[in-house]
Amino acid sequence: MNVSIVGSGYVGTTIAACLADLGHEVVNVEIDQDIVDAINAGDAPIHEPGLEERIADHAGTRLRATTDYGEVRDTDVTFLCLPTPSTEDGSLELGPMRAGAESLGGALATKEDDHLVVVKSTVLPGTTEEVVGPILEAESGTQVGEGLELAMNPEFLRMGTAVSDFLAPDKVVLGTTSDDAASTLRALYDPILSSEETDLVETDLREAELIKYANNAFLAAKVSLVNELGNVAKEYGADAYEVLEAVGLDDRISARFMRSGLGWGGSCFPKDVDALRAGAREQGYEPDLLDAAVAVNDGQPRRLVDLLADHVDLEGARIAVLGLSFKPGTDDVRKSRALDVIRRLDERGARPVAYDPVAIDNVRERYPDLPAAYADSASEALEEADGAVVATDWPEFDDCSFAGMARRVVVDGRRIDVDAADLEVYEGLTW
Ligand SMILES: NC(=O)C1=CN([C@@H]2O[C@H](COP(=O)(O)OP(=O)(O)OC[C@H]3O[C@@H](n4cnc5c(N)ncnc54)[C@H](O)[C@@H]3O)[C@@H](O)[C@H]2O)C=CC1
Ligand SMILES: O=C(O)[C@H]1O[C@H](OP(=O)(O)OP(=O)(O)OC[C@H]2O[C@@H](n3ccc(=O)[nH]c3=O)[C@H](O)[C@@H]2O)[C@H](O)[C@@H](O)[C@@H]1O
Repeated sequence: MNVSIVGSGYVGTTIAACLADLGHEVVNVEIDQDIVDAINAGDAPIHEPGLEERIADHAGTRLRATTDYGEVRDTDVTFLCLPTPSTEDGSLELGPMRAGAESLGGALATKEDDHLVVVKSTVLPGTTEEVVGPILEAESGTQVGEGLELAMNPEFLRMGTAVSDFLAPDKVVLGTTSDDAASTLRALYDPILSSEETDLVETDLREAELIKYANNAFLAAKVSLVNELGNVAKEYGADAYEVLEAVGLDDRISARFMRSGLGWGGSCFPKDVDALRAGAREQGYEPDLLDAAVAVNDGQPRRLVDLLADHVDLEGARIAVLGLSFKPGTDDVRKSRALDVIRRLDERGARPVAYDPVAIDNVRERYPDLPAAYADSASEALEEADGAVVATDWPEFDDCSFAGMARRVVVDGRRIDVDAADLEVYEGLTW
């Protein structure tokens, strides 16, 4: 099938390379010339395991990129993989979606054959039908159902495992309003759907849109519940990891997403939970449980710093912060809990010295005013430190030597595998 993908960030680039791998002809339409050049040169514009090889294999044959929206006319289906960030108050910002839909609609105005537009971005219920559809109709001069079809197909991939998550998902959700759109998407995904491990969910647009938010809200709230239980466990002097490992044996609950600690960050959970809360309020519903999930999450960095302050006088103290990315395996630092820990340490007079194997450049670029110094290695950050906190569970921290610290006090927000025998103090946030 001939496929165009508008927006070539984490999602757009990953699915373009994977769909090319499945045998489709794919073109990425992207406004950033550097990304276009990278893909056409066979290079991955983002770091994801398995992506580089796939782009190198298919660039110039089944995969190419362009800034020219006109190229969508040579394709049968277009996926919109545009950003859906939050506004200041947490609600959904649809500017990039509107702009992309306008350009796409304009390009489709001179296409003679039918076209299917699929919203892949995470958008609140009603957006595909009430925002994207009318813009496409106005710009293309074609009505939905009369040569223009609309679908919504949310994406559940995770950063760091994006390629394998896309190619072997638990489920594919197809929100459609016509049999034609549904059968086109089933054919496109056929190699993925033929796996017994992957369920197919066929539904309407609104349900597809909400399934994505419900999925992320459930996972974020699960981690917040795990963190609250972890905080209670700590107060009782119990080990939350032992407790929750047992709880996870109940298959109604599941053992996954049971790691308590510093909480959730990243470009997705915070923005999607905020958009759903804002959307619910707009509909007249108070999302108390989601509010509480955010409050628990926001409290964890403070608890970590309080715990450290029980053992170290923070005023003037050099504190090593191990990890800056929002989770291991990525250089993404958006809404990383580590940033909050650093700001709180600074507010309490400490001197944070941070180390991360891949994310320091990103922090410097995005948060130039973050009150931290940076080290080139964990041992450099730990040298002469009066205390250390673990903010990201990078595997290399398991082998850290704390010998060079002025005081060997470590507070762990992620339960890494530390040899605590040589430490003066080792405290887990929830154990
Ligand atoms: N990053 C992730 O792990 C996941 C993200 N999502 C959702 O997918 C959507 C896209 O997310 P990401 O790929 O992470 O965003 P991103 O920010 O990495 O990529 C978006 C791309 O769109 C391009 N762009 C912006 N306006 C454009 C326009 N008018 N025309 C063409 N290109 C344009 C940008 O230059 C950028 O390269 C969001 O709704 C997000 O919530 C869903 C599942 C996973
Ligand atoms: O909508 C999205 O963009 C994506 O958001 C998340 O993926 P991602 O943000 O890449 O990362 P996760 O692995 O889900 O981790 C999110 C945060 O939760 C934290 N977490 C996760 C699991 C856990 O047990 N404990 C915990 O604190 C992680 O440290 C991290 O900060 C979802 O897992 C994906 O399914 C979804 O597609």
